[in-house]
Order: sequence, then structure tokens, then C-alpha cells
Amino acid sequence: MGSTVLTRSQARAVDDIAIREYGIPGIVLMENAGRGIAELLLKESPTGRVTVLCGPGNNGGDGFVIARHLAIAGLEVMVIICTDPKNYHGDAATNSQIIQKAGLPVLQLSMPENLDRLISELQNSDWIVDAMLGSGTQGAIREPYLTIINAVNGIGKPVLAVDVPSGVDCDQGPTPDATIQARITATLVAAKPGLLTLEAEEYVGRLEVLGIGLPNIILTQILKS
Ligand SMILES: NC(=O)C1=CN([C@@H]2O[C@H](COP(=O)(O)OP(=O)(O)OC[C@H]3O[C@@H](n4cnc5c(N)ncnc54)[C@H](O)[C@@H]3O)[C@@H](O)[C@H]2O)[C@@H](O)CC1
Ligand SMILES: [K+]
Repeated sequence: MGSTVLTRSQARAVDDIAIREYGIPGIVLMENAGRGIAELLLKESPTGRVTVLCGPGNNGGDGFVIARHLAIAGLEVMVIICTDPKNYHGDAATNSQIIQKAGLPVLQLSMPENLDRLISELQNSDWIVDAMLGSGTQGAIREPYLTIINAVNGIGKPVLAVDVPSGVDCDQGPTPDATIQARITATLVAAKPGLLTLEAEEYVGRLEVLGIGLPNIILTQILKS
């Protein structure tokens, strides 16, 4: 399934079928995604300090799982929540509560008051995990993501992007002037059309496709329909 490409609606359908027809809980998919991405990062950086930027949806939920696994492995982790935590629901809310109860360092970002703090956290990082915006991204990139994306790109530390670099519309490609420049993009289940456009080349870096434990038959079913 390495060369498979899934559009936004196909990726959603795959998750939907896995959850509703096959009974695989969404939180298991999120755990598989986050753990797989943490293991990938640990191969690049077995020690050091990592800042995990978490956005408002399930991409942010993946970020919480990644942070938990990196902390278990002994890395110094700082989680930056880029939205009001009241926005979280479902699996992302569960994983947000787990890391907060576990006492991982969390900074609740309220812009622009915390911009200096954000920049100093980023400057002190060996790696940055971009779990801000994923396959749910649509339209022009709004604040605070616009400012954060530009700050991350300006600092130039290596970035591992979760599913897509924030700013990439998974069907259309990058949004000019507001897309994370990743060193590695760990995309889930299959590549997305927007990651393979010519314009995306400078943002995606090394593209890694990670499975999340779905039976192959689900992908076959979607690609045939
Ligand atoms: N079961 C699942 O669906 C799974 C999903 N996974 C993760 O979930 C992600 C998709 O989750 P969601 O559908 O919650 O989407 P996102 O995590 O991409 O978040 C969507 C939210 O971002 C905000 N947003 C959208 N466009 C924006 C823009 N232009 N500017 C600023 N904010 C914007 C809106 O608040 C929107 O509700 C995937 O990319 C992947 O990382 C993984 O956890 C694996 C399982
Ligand atoms: K992302």
C-alpha cells in the first residue's frame, strides 16, 4: 500500500469504516499514530528537548500521544497548546487530560501575550513536532497559526510534521506564506495529493508513510469505491 494516495474524503472514510464497521476505537488509531510518530522521532533524536505544538483537532490529539511517548523515552518535552483547551472533544480531549494529569509541562498559548515565550521555547528545542493542523485544514490559514508557522520557520529548528505540514491542504497543497517547512513529514495511512504537488516539495521534507493498524481490506474497499 506504499504508493497509495488518499484524498481528504477518502482518508475520513477509511477512519470511519475502521471505527464503525470494524469496531476499532478511534483512540486506538490515535494511539497507533502517535506512538509510531514518536518512535520515528526517537530514531532521529534519542535524547534532547522537543517542543510539541498542538492544534485544535485530532492532529493536536496525535501531538499529545507523541509527547507522552517521548517523555516515557526520557526526552525533555514541552507541549504548547495553541487553542483554548475547551475546544477539545473526543479522543483529543482524552489525550489532553492524560498528559495534564501526568504532569507533562504544558504551556497554554494565548497570543500575542505569549509570543516571546513561544519563541524562547522553540529556540531551546532540538526538534519541534508540528501537530497543529492536519487533514481538517481548509481555506486561508487563520491566527494564531499564521504567526506560529512564521515563527517556527524563522527559527529554523528541525520540524517533524504530523500527517501534513500545517498550512498544507491535503487535497490542494501548501498555502503560500503560511506553511511549516518540515524536515520530515510523517503522514498517516497513505500519502495525500497535496503532499505530492510541486509546490509542496520545499515544505514536506522526507515523506514517511506510517500505518495505524488498519486491515488492508479497508484501503482496498475505499480505493475500489
Ligand atoms: N480517527 C481519525 O480520524 C484519526 C485522525 N488522525 C489525525 O486527525 C487529523 C484530522 O483531525 P481533524 O479532522 O480533527 O482535523 P485537524 O486536526 O486538521 O483540525 C481541524 C480544525 O482545525 C481548525 N482549522 C481548519 N482549517 C483551518 C485554517 N485554515 N486556519 C486555522 N484553523 C483551521 C478548525 O478548528 C478545525 O476544526 C489527521 O490529520 C490526523 O493527524 C489520527 O489520530 C489517526 C486517526
Ligand atoms: K501538522
